[in-house]
Formats: sequence, structure tokens, C-alpha cells
Amino acid sequence: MAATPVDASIRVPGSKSITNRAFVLAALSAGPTLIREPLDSRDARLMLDALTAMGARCERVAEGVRVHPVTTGAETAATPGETVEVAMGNAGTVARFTPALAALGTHDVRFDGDAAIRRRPVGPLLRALAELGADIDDDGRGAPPFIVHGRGGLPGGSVELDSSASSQFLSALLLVAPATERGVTVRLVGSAPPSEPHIAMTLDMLRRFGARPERSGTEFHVPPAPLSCPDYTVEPDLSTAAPFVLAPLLAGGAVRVAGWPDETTQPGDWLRSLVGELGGSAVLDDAGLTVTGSGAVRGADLDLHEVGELTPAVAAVLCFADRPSVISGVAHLRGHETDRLAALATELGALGGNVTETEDGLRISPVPLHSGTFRTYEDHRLVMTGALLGLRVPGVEVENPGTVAKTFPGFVPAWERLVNRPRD
Ligand SMILES: O=C(O)C1=C[C@@H](OP(=O)(O)O)[C@@H](O)[C@H](O)C1
Ligand SMILES: C=C(OP(=O)(O)O)C(=O)O
Repeated sequence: MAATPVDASIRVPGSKSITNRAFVLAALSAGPTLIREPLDSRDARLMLDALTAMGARCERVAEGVRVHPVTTGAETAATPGETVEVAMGNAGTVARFTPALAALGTHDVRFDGDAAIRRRPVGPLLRALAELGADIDDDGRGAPPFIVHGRGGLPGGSVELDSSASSQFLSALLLVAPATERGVTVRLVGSAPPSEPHIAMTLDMLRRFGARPERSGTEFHVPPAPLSCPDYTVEPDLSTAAPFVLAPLLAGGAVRVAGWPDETTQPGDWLRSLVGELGGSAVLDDAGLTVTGSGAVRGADLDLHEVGELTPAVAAVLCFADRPSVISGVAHLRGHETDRLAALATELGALGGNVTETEDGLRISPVPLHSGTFRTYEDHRLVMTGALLGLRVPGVEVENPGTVAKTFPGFVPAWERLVNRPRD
């Protein structure tokens, strides 16, 4: 079916990855940090709640959020001897970045969350933290729920880490490293971590907060350092922008995304080159990013190892390409919000699609799709996938769209404005 061309200007909320790193670094800083244009979503709130439970004070102010660090927190949420509860929801950033902070405090902190987070990998990180001096009780399961017994500090030191299941393990160690007594040296073992831009983001933000991280290939060193960044502005989330940026490829027309940064460590910036490869055009200027498309999509073989979180949106577009496509390098998506490879193969298949799982990705052979329910497994990015499919397939019902609140509570009205634009 020929879709109605889109023509929209949109603004997406702040980056989840930058917001939650900024909150953590602010909580470890010497003084208060004003974080401007932060994301306000389920994952961001879970992060603020976790930091508050561990003694930080987080104030919503007109300009954004002001975080008063753990060290100056007037009161912790718990009385001495009481176990602090941290709810991680299904937020990878909360699950991976906050346990180390609990080691710095003096309480017992119990971490748990949605059923899905109990299935997401965290074992290699917990083992590394224990080697750096954290006292962690996980009954040897390497999964939530687990308790971190705060000992008032983290000695630090050298550790080997297999971060191939998630780059967030490495980011977690690097983020806490300046607050450790001896600093942290991490030597990566096993296959390369995914999401290299997110590692660059961690190093960049550590520098912005005054730390001096060093990297030599697979070895990282962060010496102890006082952190400070009184004023930090969060970039728009370019991965949240993905469905909007890709919409003109499926529907034709144009979408402008305001505030697209000239330079960024966000993986979503790769969308600019992807759009060209799939047959559209993307122009970055003072107005932001403008993407145009004709509704015709070129197939492509794509290694998404570095930008795995974009896979669900990209897979939707490739279902309408002029030839079969292969997505590779993303075996780790089986440990994301849900097993994304299984979910995409199953749900695209349920609409008539020919999508099969490979060892490390998906093979997508374009065939006509039909109406039906697109199940979303409490995964925000699958809601976005279903929305994209709806541009070309009448009668796609996206199950539980509210789950998109993990990163973009306003997604549904924003998408409706894109799709139901007033006619000229
Ligand atoms: O550090 C981060 O903010 C993230 C890293 C990536 O995790 P993985 O390396 O586990 O894919 C990414 O997929 C996730 O959405 C956010
Ligand atoms: C993998 C993702 O999230 P999380 O931060 O929970 O890992 C994602 O947003 O695609």
C-alpha cells in the first residue's frame, strides 16, 4: 500500500544514556550539578529514585534537575541498620551503574526490579565489583535480586572483565572509578563489547566531570579524582529519534528533528549515514536533521554491533526493502529488555513477514505484510517498531503502547501528529 507522505518537525526528549550517566556522575561529585534538559521517563525516574535511596538529593527545578551528591546528602532514605531497596525496573543503566555506588555507602542495599531484569546479564559486573572490593551477596546466581553491603568505600585496583554481553558492565566500572581509593584498571577479555559509542560516551562524560580516563585498546585506566560539573546540558535522544528519522523511508516525505548535535557520542548519529544507504537523504544544518525519503527502501547487509539499540527500528524498515537484508553482530540483543531477536522474528512473522533468526542477528526477506496484533513484550523499542510498520500496513494494532514510557512517555501523541498531519 502506498503510505501518506509524512511532513513533520519533531523534538525528542533528552538522551536516556546521557541523562542517567549525568545523574550518576552528579551523585559522585563534590558539589551540586544542574542537569539541563534531562530525560523525564521511567528509566530516568528509576535512576533518580535509586540515587535518592542511596543518599543523594535530587530536586526538580525550572531549568531541569539539580543533584546534590551522596556525600552532602542531608539524609539518606534509611535509618542505620535498615536495608535500602532499589527498584531497577527494566533499566539496564540502573541495574549496571548503581550497584557500585551502594558499595561506597554504609547501608545494605537490595537491588531488584521487573521480572525481565532478573533475566538480563549482570554476573560479570558483580564479579568484577567484588574483585575491586565490593561486598555483594547474590547467592552465586549472578542475577537480581542481590544485596550490596556498603562498606563506606571501594578500594579499586585492577580487574579483568568480559563485557561482551553488555557494554554497560564496562561503563559501570569506569563511572565509579574516580570515587574509588586507588582508581580502576580494566582489561577486557573475551569478545569485544557491543555499543562502542556508549563506551566513548562514558569516557567523554567522565572528562566533562573532571576525571582523567585513559584507554589503550582493550585496557582502561581511571585514577581517583574529585568530580565536578556545576552545569550540564543533555542532548536529545537520537535513538528515540530513530522511528521518526526512518519514517520518510517508508512513507515518503520529510521529517526534521530539532537540536540534532553537530558532534556526539550517541549511536543514533549513525542514522544519518544509514538513511543514505537505504535510499533516502539526511541533511544536518542549523535547523537540525532533515530526512527525506520516497517510500522506496534499498535492502542492505548491516553489522549493528556498535548500535544494537537501533535494531528494532531498522528491522521494521528492512521489511519493505527491494531485496533481502541481513542484520548481524547483535547476539547480545537476546539479553536486552526482552530477547529482541526472538521477539522481532516472531512478531514480524505473525504479520506475514519472512524474518528468521541467525546466530547473531536476523535475515529479513521482504514479503507483503497483513494486519494483526504486534506484541511488544514490555519493550519500548518494539512499540516503535510496530508504529513504523503501521505506516505501510493498515490495521497493525500495537499491544501495550504505554510501555514506551521507559524512554519517551510522549511517543504516542508525537507519532499520531506525524501520521495524521493536517492535509494541505
Ligand atoms: O550505556 C548505555 O547507556 C547503553 C548501552 C547499550 O547497552 P548494551 O551494550 O547492553 O547493548 C545500549 O543498548 C543501551 O540502550 C544503553
Ligand atoms: C537496551 C536498552 O536499554 P537499557 O538501558 O535498559 O539497557 C535500550 O534502550 O534499547
